[in-house]
Formats: sequence, C-alpha cells, structure tokens
Amino acid sequence: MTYTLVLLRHGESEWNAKNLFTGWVDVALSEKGVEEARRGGRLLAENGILPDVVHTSLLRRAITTANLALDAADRHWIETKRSWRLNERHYGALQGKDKKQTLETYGEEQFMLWRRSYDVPPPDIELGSEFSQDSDARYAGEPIPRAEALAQVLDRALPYWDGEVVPDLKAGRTVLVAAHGNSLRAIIKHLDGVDDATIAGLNVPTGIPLVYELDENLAPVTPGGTYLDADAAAAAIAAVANQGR
Ligand SMILES: O=C(O)[C@@H](CO)OP(=O)(O)O
Repeated sequence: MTYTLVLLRHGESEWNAKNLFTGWVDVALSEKGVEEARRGGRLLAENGILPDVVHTSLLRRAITTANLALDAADRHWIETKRSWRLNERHYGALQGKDKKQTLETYGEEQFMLWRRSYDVPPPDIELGSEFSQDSDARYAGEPIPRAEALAQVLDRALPYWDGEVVPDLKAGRTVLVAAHGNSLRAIIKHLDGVDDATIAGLNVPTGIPLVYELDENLAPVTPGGTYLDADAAAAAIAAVANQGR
C-alpha cells in the first residue's frame, strides 16, 4: 500500500515577475502564473493523478493556483482545507524589497544566508509597516511571526502536516498541497530527511506538480519525488536559484 502526495508551488506571481521578496504579502498570479497553474492541472489529469483533497495556505497565489489547477483537472469540487501554517516563509523586513538591489547592498554571502540558510532569519518586519501582516484579520489570534528562517517554517508547518495532511494520506486519499517555494522546501526536508546544509541548494519551480509515492511509514518510495514535467522543472529550478542575478 502506498500513499500519493502532490506538492504544487503556486504559478509565477506578480512579485516573482518583478523579482521582489514576497513572503506573506498577498500578491496575485501573473498571466504567466495563471497559465502555469492551468498547465499543472492538465499534467495531473494526463497522468491520471486525481486529488481527493487539497490543502492550501491563506495566500491568494496558492489558493488561485489550486483552483485553476483543479478546474483544469476536473477536480474543482474536492474538499478544501487551508491554513496559515502552509504560508510562504515570512520574509521579515525584506518583504517588498528588490532581490537584485538587496544582493548588491548586502553582498552574496548575506543575501544567500537570508534566502537559503536553514536557520538565519532576515531582520524582523516593523509592526504596522506597509508590508506587515500584524493587523490582517485572517491571522487574528494566531502566533504569527515577524520574520522566519526555514527552521521556523518547519516548526509551524509540522503540526499542520501531522494533524491534517497525514490523516488524509493515511485514509488513502490522494492529497494535493498547493503552497510556496519555502513552505514546500520545509515539507520536502521533512519527507526526504534532507540535512540542513543540503536544503540550502534545493529550489522548487512554480506550477509543476511534484508527485511523491509514500510507503506505510510515509517515507518516499522515490527520494525527492517525481516532477510531472522533469525537463521544465530542471530549467525552472535553475531560474529560481539564479534570482537576484
Ligand atoms: O520572495 C519569496 O517569498 C520567495 C519565493 O518567491 O523568494 P525566494 O525564492 O527568494 O525565497
């Protein structure tokens, strides 16, 4: 008996296209991102992978991607669950900043520590500032962060993973998780047992379903899973790695 999990990073967002740090800022998909989401859904249908339940973050780029992909796969009607615990990593004071400018101002080493190190968070966002979420109604009463490294993303995603996603998998449901580059990196780290240094070099492309078959202990049958369009994934992964340059 194996379980089927599909991880889907949202399609390109307006701020991905502009090369801005996004985090919890609730930006929309670009036109290209809309197309990527639809294509992701078609890939699922063509491969006969039909989700029974979808889990998303509370951010519209993930929600819209899930809706478009599921519509394209004729699975728009399935059960939906959402949580801030699947949100993108909170990028703190970097939210809204240009990646190229940040690289030029702080240098390669600091830039990459903030972007990809496991446990160095960016500086805290100032409460009440333009790109802060501290008065956003959707997070009322939740212990929301002011900045996160990947370690903190994993800490807040794991309770949701264990409490909501694992029971769906164990019930034999095909589970789609539509989320973000860094929240999916955290889940992949957990699933594949990726060490802290190696996870720094792992990037997730937009809009291409990553399928995991999991054994009875929820260990991946194929480590790293399988992208439904491996060639497109390889090119897109390189592009994410090179952002800011
Ligand atoms: O800006 C962000 O929120 C993320 C994802 O787009 O960027 P990065 O890939 O640099 O972590």
